[in-house]
Amino acid sequence: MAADTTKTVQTPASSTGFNAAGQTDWEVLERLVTTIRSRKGADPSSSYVAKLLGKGRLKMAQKVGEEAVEVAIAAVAQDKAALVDESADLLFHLMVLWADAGLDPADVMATLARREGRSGIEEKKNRKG
Ligand SMILES: N=c1c2ncn([C@@H]3O[C@H](COP(=O)(O)OP(=O)(O)OP(=O)(O)O)[C@@H](O)[C@H]3O)c2ncn1[C@@H]1O[C@H](COP(=O)(O)O)[C@@H](O)[C@H]1O
Repeated sequence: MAADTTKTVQTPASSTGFNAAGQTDWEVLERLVTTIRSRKGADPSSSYVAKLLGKGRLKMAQKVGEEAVEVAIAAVAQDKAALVDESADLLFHLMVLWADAGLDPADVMATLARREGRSGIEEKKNRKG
């Protein structure tokens, strides 16, 4: 999706862990996961998620790839507002893909937690092959 670069960022990141609406960022993600799951089998004419799920894994993977490229373009262009928009698109499409694959965001978080404190430099050195 092309970013609306005329928009300003309304809700700057907060060091308190709460967004401007007083919700934790995790609550926003959890609600989105619940909504995405609820769209399985919904009417594709009224739900974008249902439409995307109906198009199949290939289309979902393609959208993730497209949005990732748009994130990279916004980053290189040093366009912070576009970077926020495109990152939201990427996260959203990634979460649709996870839902389709039966993957729980907690699985990804658990992997990140396991990696915590282990330097990527060290990990790479210890790789076989
Ligand atoms: N967060 C989002 C979200 N972010 C982006 N999008 C949609 O993602 C689409 C991506 O646009 P693109 O131009 O890249 O793609 P496209 O041209 O529509 O599709 P293709 O031609 O590429 O197939 C747009 O239609 C956006 O509106 C989203 N659609 C839905 N959500 C969330 O999902 C919930 C459920 O949505 P529905 O299933 O539509 O009810 C919503 O309430 C929101 O919380």
